[in-house]
Amino acid sequence: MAKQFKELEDFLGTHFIYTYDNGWKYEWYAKNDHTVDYRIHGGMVAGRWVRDQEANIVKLTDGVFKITWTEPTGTDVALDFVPNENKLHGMIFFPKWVEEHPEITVTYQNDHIALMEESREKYETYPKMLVPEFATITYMGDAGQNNEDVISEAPYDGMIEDIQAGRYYDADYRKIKK
Ligand SMILES: C=Cc1ccc(O)cc1
Repeated sequence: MAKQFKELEDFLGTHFIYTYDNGWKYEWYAKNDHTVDYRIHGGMVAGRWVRDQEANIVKLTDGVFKITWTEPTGTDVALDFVPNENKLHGMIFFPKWVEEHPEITVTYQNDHIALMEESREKYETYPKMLVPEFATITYMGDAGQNNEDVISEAPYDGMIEDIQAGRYYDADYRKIKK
């Protein structure tokens, strides 16, 4: 039987892959009670990946978790996970500049924080581009908290398939070296 989520402790340390109804594909990891990592495989900013993003993470009710954060780009995100039903709702609030220059954000953001902060001042913020979408969770992995191997390299074509087929992490959820 699939894992049942109830408390925040059940949720923290979980690694998810999901597809939004608009086709955008994301990979996201609840690293600990105030930190998230993610990788974007499809959509407007496919190729972007981020580690150690500070976030607010709460349990709303049994098995329902809300995560919110604001990024160095000025993008705000609110995710509501219902993992027992393999679904979530995401709301992304992109500043106008990310919609106009997505390529600036398609990188390993941690190495380019100053560029993100400069860009959010240099370009327009408004009107924001709002993306409210449900998503279907296609993969859940019990990675444990603070596992630096979960999101540790750029997304590549076939990565989702490697993860889902069990070719990417070993039994201890460490990345299998290629
Ligand atoms: C902009 C980041 C972001 C990360 C995960 C997600 O599901 C939506 C947006």
